[in-house]
Amino acid sequence: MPTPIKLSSRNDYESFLEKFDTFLLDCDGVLWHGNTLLPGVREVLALLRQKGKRLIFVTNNSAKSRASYSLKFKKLNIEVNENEIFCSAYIAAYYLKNILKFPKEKKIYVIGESGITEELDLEGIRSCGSSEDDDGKDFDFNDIHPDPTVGAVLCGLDTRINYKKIAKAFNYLYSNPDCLFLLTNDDSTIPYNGTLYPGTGSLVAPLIKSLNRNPDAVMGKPNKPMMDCITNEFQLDVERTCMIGDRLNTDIQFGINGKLKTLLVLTGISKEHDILIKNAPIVPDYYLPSLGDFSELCK
Ligand SMILES: O=C(O)[C@H](O)[C@H](O)COP(=O)(O)O
Ligand SMILES: [Mg+2]
Repeated sequence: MPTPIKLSSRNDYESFLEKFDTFLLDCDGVLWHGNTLLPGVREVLALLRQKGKRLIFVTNNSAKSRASYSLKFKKLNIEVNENEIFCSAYIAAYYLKNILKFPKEKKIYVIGESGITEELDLEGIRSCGSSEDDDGKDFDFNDIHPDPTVGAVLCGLDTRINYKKIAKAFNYLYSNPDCLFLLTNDDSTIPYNGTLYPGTGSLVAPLIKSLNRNPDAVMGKPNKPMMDCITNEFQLDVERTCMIGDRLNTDIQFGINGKLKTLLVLTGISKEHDILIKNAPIVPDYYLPSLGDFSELCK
């Protein structure tokens, strides 16, 4: 496994940027933690635009739709076109519509937030669950009345997860083996405020355990649906495209799977020792402390 190259000087930054025309940029842990932009990120994105680089934003976070993400960028004073954003909720709707050809008469039971239901609505795919099951009432097993038209369960980040949602999803999947079990992503943790919290992959662990069944498909990085959706909309020259991420087993693996070059930043999940230890399983081509470090070129 080659040794990752640490970028640490102005010359390093300049020669690195000259190698690529397109950057796939992860969001949580690279651009921001929640709604807080990481230092220097706004300047670096503006610099990349000035240099004529193509930017594609690739997030496993399914809480927001493409439209909501472009609004988030706008509120952070960063101009991003909706068609530059590939969030896992959009990938899920794209995959159900175009790859699975999910039947019109069927419905999706959703554990997740508005990002998923908005993107499904845009593709004309009917859904139930999500905030309908947020209620704080005491759970009653007699409250479970399965909708016979549900043909798939789709799970994403849900900060209002509860027993009722897990019980309903379990019931759909347990009572009908043909019911599809789909995840927007399976990140174990999410970086926030300089620490970590449980991610989508950890929220669905009770379902996987109780069903003794793994998901039929996972949409987000490092998996194929995310890359298929991007390459369906953008022609990528893999030699001149770099994936920039904070998580080795999603972002960097995604770049490796796509035969892209990869840059790890240390402002999110993965740390320097994760790539410098002997026989590290996943190693980026390059790494640096933070995306904001490139703002050295703005001075
Ligand atoms: O659990 C999650 O949903 C993920 O940790 C999180 O949202 C990852 O987002 P990304 O780093 O792909 O932008
Ligand atoms: Mg990330």
